[in-house]
Amino acid sequence: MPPSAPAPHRTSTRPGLTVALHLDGRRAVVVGAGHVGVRRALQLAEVGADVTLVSPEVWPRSSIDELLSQGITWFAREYEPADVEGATIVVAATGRSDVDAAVLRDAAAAGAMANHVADATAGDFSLVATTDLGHIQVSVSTAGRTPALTRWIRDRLAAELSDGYPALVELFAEVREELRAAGRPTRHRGWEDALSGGVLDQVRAGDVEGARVQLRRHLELA
Ligand SMILES: C[C@@]1(CC(=O)O)c2cc3[nH]c(cc4nc(cc5[nH]c(cc(n2)[C@H]1CCC(=O)O)[C@@](C)(CC(=O)O)[C@@H]5CCC(=O)O)C(CC(=O)O)=C4CCC(=O)O)c(CCC(=O)O)c3CC(=O)O
Ligand SMILES: NC(=O)C1=CN([C@@H]2O[C@H](COP(=O)(O)OP(=O)(O)OC[C@H]3O[C@@H](n4cnc5c(N)ncnc54)[C@H](O)[C@@H]3O)[C@@H](O)[C@H]2O)C=CC1
Repeated sequence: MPPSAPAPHRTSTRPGLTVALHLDGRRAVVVGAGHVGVRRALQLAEVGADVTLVSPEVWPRSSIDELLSQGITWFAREYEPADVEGATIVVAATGRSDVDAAVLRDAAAAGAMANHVADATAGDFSLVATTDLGHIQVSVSTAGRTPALTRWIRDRLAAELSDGYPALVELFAEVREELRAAGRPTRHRGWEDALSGGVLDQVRAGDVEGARVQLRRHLELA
């Protein structure tokens, strides 16, 4: 292959391992600031990463204020290989295959994990659709095959789970602490028995105390 046509970084069609990355204070570099690059920069800033955006233009222009207010640094110029130095996470979002391939190659050389927003089979990770319902985080992926369906499935699951499950997480977590404080193992069939026995319906009906009584009984705490 001639040097002017950089080789693709890698090709993987495996679904990949879904994780929750803790990026507080980590350097993240997003290259390209169209609506996808802007979204990635904001997603990374939201989880506490130290985000630098490299792009001659930002689109839409109206997002500049939000980017700056989130502490994101914008370099209004074209990408240079040194931009990825010291990065933990790199995002290639220029829509220009030659530039995106160079960004991925440089990220690999710098030991950073890279995301290619236009190709789920390139780079080290892809984004999943997520929703945060209190302490329940739901992540959906179709491994890049149909983002529109990914988003729709996420919205349906979120609507279903928003009814009762956040309160159930709080209740179960509290009772789990009670088991621990009593020096008891937390592995117990009572969790499933309580769920089959209707604790979700009780919480949905507003009877959290009734659900607590039932759960504690199934776990032999009462
Ligand atoms: C590989 C990946 C990128 C990555 O890994 O970074 C990727 C790639 C591409 N997306 C495209 C299009 C669309 N993407 C969305 C939306 C989202 N896309 C997201 C993830 C991913 N998209 C990764 C795989 C995820 C998976 O497994 O499905 C979500 C879930 C998360 C996020 O990006 O934040 C976010 C929902 C955000 C939310 O609601 O929370 C919509 C719908 C909409 O915007 O309403 C459309 C139009 C409808 C359609 O195409 O289905 C195109 C074609 C572009 C073109 O042709 O111009 C490509 C490239 C290609 O396929 O070639
Ligand atoms: N992941 C997803 O959800 C989606 C991904 N896509 C894909 O994402 C890519 C980007 O889409 P958009 O944001 O709509 O593109 P866009 O064309 O609006 O934005 C690209 C940005 O990259 C910048 N850029 C161009 N050359 C550059 C260089 N050498 N150095 C630094 N920055 C440079 C441009 O100034 C522009 O701001 C496309 O390949 C598209 O197929 C599109 C829609 C959704």
